[in-house]
Amino acid sequence: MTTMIRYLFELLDERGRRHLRIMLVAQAGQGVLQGVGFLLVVPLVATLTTPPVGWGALGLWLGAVVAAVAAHHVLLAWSTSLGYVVGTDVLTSFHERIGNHLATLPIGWFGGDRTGPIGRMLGKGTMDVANIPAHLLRHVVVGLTAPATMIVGSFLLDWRIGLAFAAGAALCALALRLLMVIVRRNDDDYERDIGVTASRIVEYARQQPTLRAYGVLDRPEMGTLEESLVRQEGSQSRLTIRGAWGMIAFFGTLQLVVTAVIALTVALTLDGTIAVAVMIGVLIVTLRMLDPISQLGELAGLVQVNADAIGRVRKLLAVPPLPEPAEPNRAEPAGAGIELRGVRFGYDGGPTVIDGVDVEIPAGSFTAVVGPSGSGKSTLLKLISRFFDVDEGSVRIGGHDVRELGSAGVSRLTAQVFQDVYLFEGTIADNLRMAAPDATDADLDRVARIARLDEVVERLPDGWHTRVGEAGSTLSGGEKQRVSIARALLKDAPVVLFDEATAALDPANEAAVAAAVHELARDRTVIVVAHRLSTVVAADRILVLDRGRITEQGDHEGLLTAGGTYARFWNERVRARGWQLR
Ligand SMILES: Nc1ncnc2c1ncn2[C@@H]1O[C@H](COP(=O)(O)OP(=O)(O)OP(=O)(O)O)[C@@H](O)[C@H]1O
Repeated sequence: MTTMIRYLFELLDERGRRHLRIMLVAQAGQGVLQGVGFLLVVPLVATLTTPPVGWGALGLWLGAVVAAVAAHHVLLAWSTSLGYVVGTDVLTSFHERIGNHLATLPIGWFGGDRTGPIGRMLGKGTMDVANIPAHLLRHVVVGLTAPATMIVGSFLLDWRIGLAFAAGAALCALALRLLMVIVRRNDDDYERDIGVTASRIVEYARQQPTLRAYGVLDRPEMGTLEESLVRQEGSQSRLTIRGAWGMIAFFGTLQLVVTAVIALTVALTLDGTIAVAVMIGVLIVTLRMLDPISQLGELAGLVQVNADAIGRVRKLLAVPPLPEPAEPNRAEPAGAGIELRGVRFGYDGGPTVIDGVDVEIPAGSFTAVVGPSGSGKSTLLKLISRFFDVDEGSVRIGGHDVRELGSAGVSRLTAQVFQDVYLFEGTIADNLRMAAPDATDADLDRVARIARLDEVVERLPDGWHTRVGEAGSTLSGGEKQRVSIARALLKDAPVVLFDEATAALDPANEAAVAAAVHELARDRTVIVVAHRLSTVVAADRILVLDRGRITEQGDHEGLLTAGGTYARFWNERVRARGWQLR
């Protein structure tokens, strides 16, 4: 409980922290007043049941009870409205902090099954956290402070009853702790499974064509969605059943404690140790104390689930960002030459994918990278783009290490056209203007002509204003690539990194790509992961990559004459193309 409050303080901004502090004080005051109000019932009952009734004293106690109840309600109203304010602070602050943090993480972190859990954290997760100050904290703070006040007060009535209350409270606290541990353990599993299911649902929707093509829609053993749904169902029922056992243990303990306190009070009254009036008061206090404690027990599971949500947000915020230089603008790149020195890299500390690459790519040159599938060609481009930091060695652009340039500096210097073209929901024009927000319509038309996007735009009924759908779903692969090329042209960066699509394009798209590469190569440093023979031949220099190492480099003629891997690769491709044409 205290950990949850500490996390809230940690994650809120100064304004939110101030609101939270005031709210906690108001709630604690509310709990104390509730406890005092119940305790005041004891002298009130004693005055009423001890003849002759002292009307002055009765009025005094009655006035004190009414004052305590009224003050309690004022604090209740105040702390409830503050709860909503802090809840809103949490939502704003968390969305901003999570969004800002996500923008600093290495691109590689977003792979795997992360999309589902992130989506859930930003949606339900932050709502759960906002729910803590808005609805739950009040019950928790009052559920602790009201009984605590009554326990302290009961020592004033009789020390034996005070001790019985204190021992009972300790037992109830243990049972509550047990309940929360059970919920936390099972909630972790449930959240993990529900996050994976969310990712699988997105995948299921996106991969409909593949699933249908292979006829596996009705074969649950092939669908990982089915598997994750079953796993989620299992963890959900474990959470519910084990949580229910925890509740039974808690409420059982509470009933036992109450019975023991009542039995003790009656016994003490029967042997004349305490007055009947005190006994009546204690019984009233005991029964009243049940209310806040029961509420605490009922909400404990929910409190734990929401506290787990804060834990997950904290864990996300603790993922180390890609280090950025303190003064990113100090590194002034001299030209657009690229240099890789002793570069080694493996994804997530896994097997080495780039294994000691040393290469210098002069500014304004056109370099083609070729090599077998999985040899690390795309990874090389991603390291130059600083999507990941190298494990060893350095990548330099214009004489500066990309880590000195910082992500923003590298982004200014480079434009990428990668295989997995991502277009945002919006119009074609919006997608291009991402690269240059101030581009005029004439600029758009110019790059569209070069990338042969103009033919696509003319064909579409809404032209530039055609919406491309989520992830560009309404455009064909070739069309998306043309948008991506036009976007790179519009950015007008001195370095262009181009990963040609492995999939065969139709002749129109093939010609568009060739023309665009030719245009991009003018006055720029261009590195192309080349799959087309025409691109390879056009390059000033070819790098042959094999298992993460550059095994050969030179121009087309030189490499053919050398008769190594490249010559073999070339002959095979030419033979394959000849065969295809025939
Ligand atoms: N995000 C990733 N996480 C883990 N491993 C990865 C990741 N991306 C690529 N790899 C692995 O790194 C190796 C090199 O992949 P890369 O995509 O760079 O090869 P490539 O030469 O471009 O292949 P292709 O020509 O088939 O596109 C492969 O073994 C691949 O499985």
